[in-house]
Amino acid sequence: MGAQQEPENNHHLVTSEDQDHPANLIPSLCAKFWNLGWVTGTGGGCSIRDGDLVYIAPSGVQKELMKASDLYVLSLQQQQPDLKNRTYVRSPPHGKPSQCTPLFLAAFTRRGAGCCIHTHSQWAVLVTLLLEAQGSGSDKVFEINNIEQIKGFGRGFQKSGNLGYHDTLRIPVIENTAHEEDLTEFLEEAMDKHPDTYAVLVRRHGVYVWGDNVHKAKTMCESLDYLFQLAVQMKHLGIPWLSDIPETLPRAKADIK
Ligand SMILES: CSC[C@@H](O)[C@@H](O)C(=O)COP(=O)(O)O
Ligand SMILES: [Zn+2]
Repeated sequence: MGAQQEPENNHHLVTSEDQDHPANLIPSLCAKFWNLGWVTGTGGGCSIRDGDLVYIAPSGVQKELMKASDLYVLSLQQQQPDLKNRTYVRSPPHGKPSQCTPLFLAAFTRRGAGCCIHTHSQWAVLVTLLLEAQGSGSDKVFEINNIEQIKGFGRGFQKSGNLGYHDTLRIPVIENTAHEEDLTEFLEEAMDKHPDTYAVLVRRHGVYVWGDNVHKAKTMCESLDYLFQLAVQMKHLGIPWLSDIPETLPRAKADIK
């Protein structure tokens, strides 16, 4: 899908002294993600939506070395309704926008997300491999409960609050495709089937995680990676991901009248 450039290249959209400006945040977040093994060897990435504008990294570049001036900017309003043949209000002189663009756009348009992160974390890939080895339908959803870090997740789309300790976190898994863009219809299908999910695993590939804003997308992505790593070690030790722990926790003082 070629990037059709607007006649006027709005460089000012990626020029700011503010470290929290999306054009500065994407490179700084990707540099952090590279240290976590999330965006190794040009794989993975991150996109931010600020109102109508979506900031996108270039394709096939070392994501940890990106600069604000390398970024593409797209206006959601200016796209065709099907979001194909995308036009950009700002493009760098060379290259192409990330192949993950239609997947990021799915999170922005279907979930109103403000940020979407794609990682190639080995923990995410290993979880999909373990589910695949388990087979018989269970390989389509990763499920885990009774782990404190689950509380790092929102309850779901347009719902307030977070999951509780005893809730089960469910992350759907889709099959990988030869080209990243071809994942889009399967990601959208998974979003429809699991309306409350904030993430979708891609078999033998990685994970997409989104949130209302950068803070939420980042903390959920970190929580997930923690849980994926834990899940791999639990499997290694023969401990199941789902457990039936009764509510035996001591009640908070405020609850005791
Ligand atoms: C190591 S190549 C990985 C790509 O094919 C893809 O999976 C990816 O995550 C990044 O695509 P990109 O177009 O560079 O943003
Ligand atoms: Zn990828």
